[in-house]
Amino acid sequence: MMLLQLEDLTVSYKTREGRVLAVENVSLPLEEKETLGLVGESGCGKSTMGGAILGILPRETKITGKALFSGIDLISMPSKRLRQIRGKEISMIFQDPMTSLNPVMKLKDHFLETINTHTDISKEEALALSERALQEVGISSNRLNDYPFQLSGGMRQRVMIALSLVLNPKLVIADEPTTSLDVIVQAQILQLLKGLQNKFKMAMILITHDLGVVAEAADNIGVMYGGHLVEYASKRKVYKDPLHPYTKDLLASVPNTKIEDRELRFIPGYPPNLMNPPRGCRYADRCSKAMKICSEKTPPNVQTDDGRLVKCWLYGEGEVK
Ligand SMILES: Nc1ncnc2c1ncn2[C@@H]1O[C@H](COP(=O)(O)OP(=O)(O)OP(=O)(O)O)[C@@H](O)[C@H]1O
Repeated sequence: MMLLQLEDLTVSYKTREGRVLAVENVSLPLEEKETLGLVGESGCGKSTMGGAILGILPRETKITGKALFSGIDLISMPSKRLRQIRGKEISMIFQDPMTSLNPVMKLKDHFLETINTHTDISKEEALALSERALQEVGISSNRLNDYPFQLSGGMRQRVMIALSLVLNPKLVIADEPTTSLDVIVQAQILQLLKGLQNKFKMAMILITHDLGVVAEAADNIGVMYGGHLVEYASKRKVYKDPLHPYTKDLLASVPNTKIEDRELRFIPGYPPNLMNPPRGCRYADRCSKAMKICSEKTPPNVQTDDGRLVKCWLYGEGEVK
C-alpha cells in the first residue's frame, strides 16, 4: 500500500537576498516498508524535502504541492496535528546526533520526553520501553543514566535510532545518518538500520550524497539535481541502466572497487545557484548531451513504460507536467 505520495512538492526559502527555490515540482511514491534513497550533490534540495515532509522548515518558507501520508496531506495540515504525527508516526534521524541530543539531558530523559509527548503510559512502562529500544540498537539499558557526551559518535547515533523507533513509526526519515562516522561504524549503523526496518516493518527515506550507502540499503532511488527530481527508478535500474545524463555522470564519479580498470571521472562545473536558477534543465550547462531546448525550457517528467521517471529532453515529451 502507498504510504507517502509527494505531488508537485515545491519549496522556496525566503532570504534577505531573495527567494531560494530549493525544491521544484517533485512527485514520487513511497510504499509501506520501502526504502527510498534520495541522492545528489550537496545543496540539491534533499534535506529540504525531508524538512517539508516533517514540517520543520522555517515558518516563512513557502511550500506548495502535497505530501499525502496515508492519504492525508501533511503540507496543509494544521501544525498541532502535524506535531502529533511527527515523532510518532514519522520520525527522523539526523547526521549529527550531538546537535539533536540535548547535552544536559540524560538519555532516559530524552526517551521519556518523546514518549510523554505522544502517549500517556506510566513512567515505569515508558522506562521499560526505553530499555527495550536501547537493547534493540545494541546498547545496555544501564546507559539510560548517561549523558550524550559519555558515548562515542557511533553509540550516539544508535541512541538517535532507538529514539526514532521507540514509538514504532511507519516512516523514518534519515538525513545523512552515517556521514559523520568512520567507515566501519558507518557500515554497522547502516546494517542496524536495515535490520530494524525489517523487524519493525517501517518505510525509510534515506537522504545521502553517498551512492555507496543507497547501493547497500535502498529499494528505489530518487536522484536530485538543482532542486529537481531528475530520475526515479528501482535501485537495479538506476545502477544497471541509468537514463538521465546526471545519473550517469554521478555513477561514473563513484569509486568502484569491483571495476578496477575503469577511469574515474568527475563532473566539471558547479550545481546551479538556486537563488536564481537557470531556465530550462538545471543540468544543461554541465551536460555532455545538452541540446538547444535544454537551456530554454524545463524538461518534462517523462514516465517510462516500466514505471521509471526521468526529467530530460532526451526522452521526448513524455507525459508533460
Ligand atoms: N534555511 C534556509 N534558508 C535559505 N536557504 C536555504 C535554507 N536551507 C537550505 N537552503 C538552500 O536550499 C538549497 C537546498 O538545500 P538542502 O540543504 O535542501 O540541500 P541538500 O541536498 O540537503 O544539501 P546538503 O547535503 O548540503 O544539506 C540550497 O541552495 C541551500 O543553500
